[in-house]
Amino acid sequence: MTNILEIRDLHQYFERGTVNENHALTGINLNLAAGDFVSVIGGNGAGKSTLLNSVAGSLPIDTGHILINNIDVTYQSVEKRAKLIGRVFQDPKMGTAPLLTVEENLALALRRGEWRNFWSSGVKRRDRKLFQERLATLGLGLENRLTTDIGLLSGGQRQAITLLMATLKNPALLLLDEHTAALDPKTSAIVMQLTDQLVNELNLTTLMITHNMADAIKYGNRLIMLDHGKIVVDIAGADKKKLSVTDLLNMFKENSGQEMNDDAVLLS
Ligand SMILES: Nc1ncnc2c1ncn2[C@@H]1O[C@H](COP(=O)(O)OP(=O)(O)OP(=O)(O)O)[C@@H](O)[C@H]1O
Repeated sequence: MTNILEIRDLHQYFERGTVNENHALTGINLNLAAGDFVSVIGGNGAGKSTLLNSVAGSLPIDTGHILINNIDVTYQSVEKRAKLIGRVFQDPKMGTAPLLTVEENLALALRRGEWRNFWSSGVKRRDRKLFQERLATLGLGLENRLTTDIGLLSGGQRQAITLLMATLKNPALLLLDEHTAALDPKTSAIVMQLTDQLVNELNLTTLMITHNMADAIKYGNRLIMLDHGKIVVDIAGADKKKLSVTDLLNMFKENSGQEMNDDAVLLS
């Protein structure tokens, strides 16, 4: 089976060569097959964001290789990789332009953020139909709000649209960076459901960082746990479905010799 994402012996350092040197990723090897939906968990500072930033290209690679669809993207810019990647961040304000309407934001996503093409062609009637159809699948009534400025929508509505924008062009890889963490529990649950629906409908290969252990177990077919820049647990299929939050916390303790220092878990 071909891999959609292949990470080979990835090391990342911060402040390398100084007294503050931090070896944040210490040789990550990870292969994702088509349609793999992987939850990424780990304590504070384990290296989860560094991993996603390395894959997205927002952090240059120190050593190792990253391949997407068998293309070596290790030295490609964020912009070049963006053709292959959809990404949603924690902050619903990131990823959408607040002064543009819902349909204008979606039109930008359709043109992959190319403003030049956007200004020259605007929102076409054909595209509007597509946006209405896709928005209707969210079940939030947003298909009737095409001409509302996105800045006027709630955080949850906005995050649902960001998710739609990130997946509009069927990216090879979807990166979700704690994308429900800033939402209240009820809205977070709705956005997680929508995520699952979109990932399954479009068979998207997905890496999702979450601090919510229950979501990490419930969603996706595979779960990896990071600790001190290493993958210490990689569990899939039926074994993953059987997990409980207590199992995860115990696994963390077994692997790291410590209790999980995750603020979100400790505060929940
Ligand atoms: N820009 C940076 N400069 C220096 N050190 C950094 C930088 N970004 C991350 N680090 C360090 O790298 C390590 C991994 O950080 P990272 O943000 O990837 O962890 P994380 O698992 O995403 O944590 P959290 O769950 O707290 O967001 C930590 O020790 C962190 O302090």
